[in-house]
Amino acid sequence: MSEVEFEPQHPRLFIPNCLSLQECRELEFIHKSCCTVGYRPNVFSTTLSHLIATNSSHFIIPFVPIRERLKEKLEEFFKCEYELFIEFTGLISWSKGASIGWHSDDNRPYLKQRHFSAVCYLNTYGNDFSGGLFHFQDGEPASIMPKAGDVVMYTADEHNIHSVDEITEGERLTLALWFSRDGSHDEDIKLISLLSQHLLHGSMADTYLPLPASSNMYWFSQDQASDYQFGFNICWARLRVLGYEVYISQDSSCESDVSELLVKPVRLVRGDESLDLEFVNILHALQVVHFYCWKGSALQTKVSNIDTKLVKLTDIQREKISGLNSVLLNDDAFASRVFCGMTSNRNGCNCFDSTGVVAAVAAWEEYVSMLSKQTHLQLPYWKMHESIYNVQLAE
Ligand SMILES: O=C(O)CCC(=O)C(=O)O
Ligand SMILES: [Fe+2]
Repeated sequence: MSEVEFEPQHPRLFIPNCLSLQECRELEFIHKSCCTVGYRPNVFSTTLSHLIATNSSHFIIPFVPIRERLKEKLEEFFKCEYELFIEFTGLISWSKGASIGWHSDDNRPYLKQRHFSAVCYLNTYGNDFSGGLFHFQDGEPASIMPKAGDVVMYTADEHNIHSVDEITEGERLTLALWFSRDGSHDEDIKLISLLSQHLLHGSMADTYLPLPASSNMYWFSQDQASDYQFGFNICWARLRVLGYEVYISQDSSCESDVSELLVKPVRLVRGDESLDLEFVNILHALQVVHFYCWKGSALQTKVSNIDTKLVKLTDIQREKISGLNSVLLNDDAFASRVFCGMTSNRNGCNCFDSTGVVAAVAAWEEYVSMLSKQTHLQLPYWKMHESIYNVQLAE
């Protein structure tokens, strides 16, 4: 589909390939390793304030040029006389069962400040998920088949009533932004203030290790009640669907408080082997594993002199993991239904590529420390201009 011309009755714009596939993959990595429960059943989200709260502020950097590009396109196409403000930025994934009926995006009294919407598709219909087609009630285009990199922008009012079909398989991922003409709803001002508080203490070196939020933010149950009996821990489940488990060596048992378990050091386990390397907590392990999934074979070039062992699990360790599994995952099939990709894409390999994962630990560290450095360098300019923008710094 190509760009759609401006129609006064239905002010909207479709932009094919607005984001590069590399940008889509990077945001997918961030979402899958940082997301929390969303605002509706089977929906998960990663907001910028959640990133800040979990010591992962540096992941805001990849969003910056994309937000700028979208805002520019929007202001130009809709001929905005005054600058717009970004009211909300978030990565949103929908799992099997999620859908939304006809609505406009400003359809609540507390959403009236939303004047424009932008939805960026980060993965592709038929490849990564099925169901999930987008429809406008009137006008053209009548439907959109999500494809990684494509973007749709529209006014958030009754001229653009839309819906999304139920997801029937896989996970549908988008970057959603809302824009406002009203500066008092500027997300940047709030984010800069949070960033300033969070980055004030601590040296650059220890600011990039993730710190989990309170445990109920990672607890998913279908009816959204934080019911520890009928749900699962998102971090635990995300690792599990990729074929990994974690072992917590410090005195941990099924009776321990879940919040406490989340901040304990962990070891990665695959099958009956564990990697002889400690991660600071489950979020750290999850980020590295997803980094490994993102970079894949590109990591192989860096692994010549790595010497980290795989160790056979003892029966006692296996038992302990089973105990934690029964508490944190509960129902394996439920977690798989929510997080597994399309059946056709599933990779059956169960070997532990320890060399690749160890290479990912180092490459992840290099990547996040580079982002962290960028954040520290740019923040003073963001504060000065009360705006998050791509500061062009001399080398
Ligand atoms: O993800 C989409 O295609 C649109 C989502 C939507 O309509 C909304 O979140 O309000
Ligand atoms: Fe919507």
